[in-house]
Amino acid sequence: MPTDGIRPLVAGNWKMNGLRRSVDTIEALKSHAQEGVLERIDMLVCPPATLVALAVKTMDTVPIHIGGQTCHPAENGAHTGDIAPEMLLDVGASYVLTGHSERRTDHGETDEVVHAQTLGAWRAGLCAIVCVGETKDEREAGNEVSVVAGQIAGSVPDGATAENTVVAYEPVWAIGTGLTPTVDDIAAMHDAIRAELTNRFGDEGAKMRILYGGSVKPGNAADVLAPNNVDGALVGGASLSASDFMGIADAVAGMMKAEG
Ligand SMILES: O=C[C@H](O)COP(=O)(O)O
Repeated sequence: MPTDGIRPLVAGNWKMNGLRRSVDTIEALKSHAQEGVLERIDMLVCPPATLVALAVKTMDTVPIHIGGQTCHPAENGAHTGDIAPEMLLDVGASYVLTGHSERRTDHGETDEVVHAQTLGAWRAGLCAIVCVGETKDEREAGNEVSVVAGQIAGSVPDGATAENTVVAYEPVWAIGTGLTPTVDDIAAMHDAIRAELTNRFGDEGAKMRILYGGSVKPGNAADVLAPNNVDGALVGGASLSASDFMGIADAVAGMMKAEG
């Protein structure tokens, strides 16, 4: 349930999926979104880097945001294969994910790297969605809250505001598995993250959006997003289908409607 006064965000991360024809999905999102959902929530699609410019062009008449999935900390330079935050901004992106667990695992991105990427995103004028989350072993050992608190301390730089930063809690073991934490576990983690953010960033931390990610589907969205301090979702697999992604967005918008 989105925190009072916070505008929810439903974000889709396409990961390494999508060819130019995937613009059909964006066209479908566009037409559904025009029916009113954007009056209550923000929406974001993070396609692969090859499609960011095309996605921005396709969304040009509808304010669904487009973002990148990662960025290099630097503005330019000899970093073959990398993408600077300024390059994402240049083609019309407004957000970028930093510290997704797949980047942490596949590319060895540490909290220190994620911290630098997040500063780079801010320098370019992008909002960073900083991803954190524990592994199965860490949860089974009962260390999930301290692991996530440590990731936030190491990955989110001083100067974070509700405008330039979103935190996404994604338990690694829930990503792409169909498994989700219990509603009580989600509530406990999001409360703990809110406390960390408020303690460190004051009012800005109290207003910062905290997303849940990990096997969110239209059928479970209302349940997993129900706890306090869940201000939206970061959706992987289900964001590849326009109807599934809109089902999740509709569920979040419906919560706002129900709240009045
Ligand atoms: O960035 C998105 C997350 O990794 C969640 O992925 P999923 O919805 O496929 O579990």
